[in-house]
Amino acid sequence: MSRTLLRAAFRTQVITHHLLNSRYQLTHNMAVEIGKLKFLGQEEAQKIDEELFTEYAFSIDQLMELAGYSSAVAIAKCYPLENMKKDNGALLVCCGPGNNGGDGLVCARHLKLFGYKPTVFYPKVPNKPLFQNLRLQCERMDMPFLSFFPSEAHLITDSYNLVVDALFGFSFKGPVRPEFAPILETLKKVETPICSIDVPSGWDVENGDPDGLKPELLISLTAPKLCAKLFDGKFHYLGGRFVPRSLEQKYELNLPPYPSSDCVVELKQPKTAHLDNSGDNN
Ligand SMILES: NC(=O)C1=CN([C@@H]2O[C@H](COP(=O)(O)OP(=O)(O)OC[C@H]3O[C@@H](n4cnc5c(N)ncnc54)[C@H](OP(=O)(O)O)[C@@H]3O)[C@@H](O)[C@H]2O)[C@@H](O)CC1
Ligand SMILES: [K+]
Repeated sequence: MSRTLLRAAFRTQVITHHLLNSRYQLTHNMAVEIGKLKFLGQEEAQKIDEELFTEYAFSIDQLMELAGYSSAVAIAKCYPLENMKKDNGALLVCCGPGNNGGDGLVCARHLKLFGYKPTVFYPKVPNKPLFQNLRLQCERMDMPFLSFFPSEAHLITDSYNLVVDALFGFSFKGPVRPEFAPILETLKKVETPICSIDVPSGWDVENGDPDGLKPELLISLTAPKLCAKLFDGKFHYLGGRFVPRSLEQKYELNLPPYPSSDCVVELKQPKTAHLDNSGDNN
């Protein structure tokens, strides 16, 4: 090919790439009404998760790191270290046996780097390198691990400024099994604020649980799950800023724009008194 033809081909490529990128920026700079944000059913959340790993070739470690990091950032925004009275920022991070628990371990690691003092409760460690490594990272960063969960809620209330709930996420199917039931029962009585990652643990992912945990902060990842319509705590954040535009469009997620380079955005969705399972928030 002659030099002129090569130059022309290169310019065409550059122009096409600029067009692709500007379409991307336009979408993200447009103000999307929070009221249009899609709330996901359990199956849809699992399908999107699966597609991120297959079609979009992400690894679980990558997305978990971003999910856990966003959770830590949202917590730090809502509960600044300097306002914490107990033991200079003592927190309890409760981690479950699935990926939600992995998010919790990543979140604990970042909170430690932000200057908080997380203690981890991780009663059921899966036999997979991902989780073993995440646990080891926390241990090597001098994070204490609770060997048992106290049944007296006041012990937790007195010792920690916050509890991070990373027990169950969008794959939870109730009722909670006996090994985790006493933990959730105790957490319901704890008076320090609870921050739930993705789903308040023990809630039905679509229908919630009126008698369940009452978190003060919910950090929805990728997009809120249907049960988040029933969340009436103080703060609701969206995190997991890793969704490619084509996936967002395919599932009509209508994600709100994230501010500048932030990894989380606060959601101020209108409160709805009832649940319709259509995914519309109107
Ligand atoms: N795309 C995204 O947004 C990303 C999402 N990410 C995160 O992944 C989370 C989803 O993770 P997940 O699919 O691993 O399941 P999760 O909800 O942690 O729990 C499953 C575990 O709980 C157990 N279990 C279930 N029911 C139970 C019961 N009744 N009583 C007791 N146990 C029960 C179940 O046990 P099993 O039934 O398998 O024996 C299994 O061990 C999602 O919410 C988000 O936080 C990020 O990491 C990456 C990007
Ligand atoms: K959770």
